[in-house]
Amino acid sequence: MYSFALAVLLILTGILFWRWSSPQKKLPPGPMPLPIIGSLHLLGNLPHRALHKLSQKYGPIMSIRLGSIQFVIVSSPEAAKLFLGTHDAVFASRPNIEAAKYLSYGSRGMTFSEYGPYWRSVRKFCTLELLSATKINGFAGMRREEIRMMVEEMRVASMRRQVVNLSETVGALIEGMTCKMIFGKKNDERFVFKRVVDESMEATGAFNLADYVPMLAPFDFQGLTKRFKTLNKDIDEMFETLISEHEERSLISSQRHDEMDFIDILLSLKHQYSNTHDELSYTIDRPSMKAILLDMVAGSIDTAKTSIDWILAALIKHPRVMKELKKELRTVIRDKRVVEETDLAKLNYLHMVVKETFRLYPVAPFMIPHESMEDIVINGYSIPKKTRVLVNYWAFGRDPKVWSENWDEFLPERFLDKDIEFRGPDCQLIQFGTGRRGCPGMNLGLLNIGLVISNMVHCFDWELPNGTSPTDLDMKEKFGLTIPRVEPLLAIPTYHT
Ligand code: HEM
Repeated sequence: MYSFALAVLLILTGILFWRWSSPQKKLPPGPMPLPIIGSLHLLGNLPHRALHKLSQKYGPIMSIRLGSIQFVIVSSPEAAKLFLGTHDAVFASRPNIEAAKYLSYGSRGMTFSEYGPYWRSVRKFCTLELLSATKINGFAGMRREEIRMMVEEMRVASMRRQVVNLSETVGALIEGMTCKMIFGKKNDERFVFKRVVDESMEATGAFNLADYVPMLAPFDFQGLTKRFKTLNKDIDEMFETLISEHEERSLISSQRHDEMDFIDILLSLKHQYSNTHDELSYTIDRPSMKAILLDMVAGSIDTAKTSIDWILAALIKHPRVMKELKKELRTVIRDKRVVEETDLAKLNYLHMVVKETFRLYPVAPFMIPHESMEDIVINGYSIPKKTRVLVNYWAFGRDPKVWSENWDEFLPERFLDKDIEFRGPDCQLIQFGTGRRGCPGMNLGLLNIGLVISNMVHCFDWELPNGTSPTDLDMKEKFGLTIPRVEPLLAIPTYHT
């Protein structure tokens, strides 16, 4: 008995001595945390702004403890280059967050799964089979038809001098195009698709205490776990019905590859991969399939509709830029009624408008959190394994060292003759992330955005209701997974005859 107690005492003394004598690890600078809550009290309602302000005091690589979790906040392109470029392999994992546990079938989608063979095979599968250029081009006819119907709806509104809720119209258009691509149909009145998707995005973006103080998770003080479980049930029922219908249909008739929606592809490849690729066989079981479908829905809708809303608002607020874009469209499109996908590559000014909007009004303020997989020293700072990394992309566009003193002006011409691309090596414009976890849907996202904006601008003039001056258009944002404008965008269209 005595010898056991002595052994325990010796071990404890050894641990204490080792901890005391080991050199202090130097974390990046940051605010002093309070007990239990860490620095949560500093975040406020708009954490991207609060963290930007703190980074101006502590630097672009800042350490902050939120609850009991150690974070590093990356706030400049130069710092991002280190984390998402040079040391990307170390930071390519994701933390295990509560929302993913419940909504993403235990992190079985691509977005929230930890770095490793499973994530690699899901990612490879999605980029090759769902999001390849050939597959995306296969839906061009569907997109043309959806755009044509939207233009017709706006033309009728124009004849009636009707005020259009552009945020809603664009939201419905993007939802429609996404549902057709993924499920093969839209407006299925059996499902409350919009409610379920909106609520899932909102619940995932909500501040969840359990993610910061994990020991509080079982108490579910905010009722979020209960909400996640209900939402998961609704989503699961909806996906089950859709998948079963696709399975039944595939038994009756075989489909041409170019007519397949994402569920068809997942089903057809499920068998193919199970038979031929051992590594992939486990990736496309039923729960993984549903998690991948949810990734595609969540990745496509909110991002595109929020981007388009900001771009249209920025154009209406800056009539000079709107005029320049119209001029380009007239020159390139001439007397064609509708802008086609094949025209987009010729619209240089449009590309600069999109870039400038993403710089000043990012759709997503942060990348999805990354997590380090091992201890690492960066710029002399020790960053322990399992540190969460938040890249505050919102701060990048506000760095005068990168964009000069006029960073707060909306000026698409700043990209003229500059080699600044999305995912460029200097990380100035990483609205889609970069490196291993960069967005696999970037080309599809940019295509949808370009198509909607070019047609909205080419076919109509837009005027704010009640004589509101463009300069008075409110550009305040609200915080979530994406940061949409607070107010919906209302405007009156005038059709170009
Ligand atoms: C305007 C449109 C879009 C924007 C701004 C956007 C932005 C982003 C960002 C910032 C990330 C995180 C990068 C990181 O953590 O380093 C991301 C990841 C992701 N996006 Fe997108 N995205 C868009 C469109 C899409 C589309 C259309 C899809 C799919 C159909 C998609 C699917 C995904 C997925 C699955 C991931 C997770 C990748 C991984 O963890 O490996 N996104 N996106």
